[in-house]
Amino acid sequence: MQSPHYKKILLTGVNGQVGHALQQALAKQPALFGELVCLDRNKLDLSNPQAIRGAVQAIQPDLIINPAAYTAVDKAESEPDLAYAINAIAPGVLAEEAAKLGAKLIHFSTDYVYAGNKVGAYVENDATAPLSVYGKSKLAGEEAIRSVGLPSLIFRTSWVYGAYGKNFLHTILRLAKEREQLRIVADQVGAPTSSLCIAQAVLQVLARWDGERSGVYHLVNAGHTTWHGFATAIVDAYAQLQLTHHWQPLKALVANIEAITTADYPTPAVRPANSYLDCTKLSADFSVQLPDWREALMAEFQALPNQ
Ligand SMILES: NC(=O)C1=CN([C@@H]2O[C@H](COP(=O)(O)OP(=O)(O)OC[C@H]3O[C@@H](n4cnc5c(N)ncnc54)[C@H](OP(=O)(O)O)[C@@H]3O)[C@@H](O)[C@H]2O)C=CC1
Ligand SMILES: Cc1cn([C@H]2C[C@H](O)[C@@H](COP(=O)(O)OP(=O)(O)O[C@H]3O[C@@H](C)C(=O)[C@@H](O)[C@H]3O)O2)c(=O)[nH]c1=O
Ligand SMILES: [Mg+2]
Repeated sequence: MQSPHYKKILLTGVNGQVGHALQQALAKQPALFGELVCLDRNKLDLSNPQAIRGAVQAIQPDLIINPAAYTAVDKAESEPDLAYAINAIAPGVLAEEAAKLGAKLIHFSTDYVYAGNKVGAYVENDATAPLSVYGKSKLAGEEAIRSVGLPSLIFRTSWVYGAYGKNFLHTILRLAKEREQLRIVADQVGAPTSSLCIAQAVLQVLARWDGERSGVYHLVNAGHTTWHGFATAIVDAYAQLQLTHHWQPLKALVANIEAITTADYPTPAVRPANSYLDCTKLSADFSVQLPDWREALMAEFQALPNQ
């Protein structure tokens, strides 16, 4: 039998969208990825650096995958210390402890590290200029990992959703069941990215990564839209599947999803107007390509529980 690429993987954030999808995907391939140690918030509080050091030293992984994060974008504006502890300090501590063991690190970051005023898609070496506490804390996490200098990959993804977890897909379905009219911003552009697609792509990269290449990679579903376009596609997909699946009908019709501007929908955190990410580097270095976001949305719909 082929020996596994990694003997022991430490995976954080397993109750989150990406952590859950990675746990499921890794568990299906023990011959390739070896032993998997999953930590949730109860087993390891990432706001406690000493606890992180203790856990890594006790587990002795040869790969750490860290999808755990503080992801409440608006709340982060009033909880910057907690957002920084989890998004900036913890990744640095994980990187230091991994480096001591000669282990590698996989980490996740966000499109919200960009200011969003570029015309066209962002590439990895475009200037970062986050507009929110969340975006700033995630950028600080990237920088903390870079300064340790271990073999590491940082995947910047965007607009993550899926059948599992708390996300825009579930928010829109809930609102569309409650109300006839939705109002959704149509002047913020990005790529909705399925957590199942992220997990699949990360596993493909892991099987091909020898640790020589380190750095930032964009990793998002192909194509782009606005939040309004995404909400419309969600309601449209639901309407298509509703009859055959015997799901409860929605109150909101596609025609009743109003396109509004960011100014019409004030929020504590400022979000980028354009954060559509170009994934050419991922495809060139690892031959990994994610499907179009509309195709991915249909696959996540197939995984939805009864509605
Ligand atoms: N969600 C999105 O739209 C996007 C996410 N990303 C990035 O992708 C990665 C994965 O995000 P995603 O899976 O969607 O995030 P989720 O919010 O779904 O999951 C985050 C996980 O982190 C855990 N966590 C939070 N605080 C702590 C803590 N103090 N100690 C231990 N665990 C903690 C949460 O635990 P609990 O379940 O207990 O709350 C949760 O399970 C993150 O790095 C995120 O920044 C990038 C772009 C878009
Ligand atoms: C619910 C709702 C949202 N919106 C807008 C607000 C916002 O601009 C946009 C999306 O709202 P959300 O709060 O779900 O999105 P937000 O929490 O900003 O999502 C972000 O999360 C972090 C973790 C990331 O890293 C980003 O890539 C991105 O996915 O839709 C409406 O216009 N109408 C509505 O009814
Ligand atoms: Mg949110």
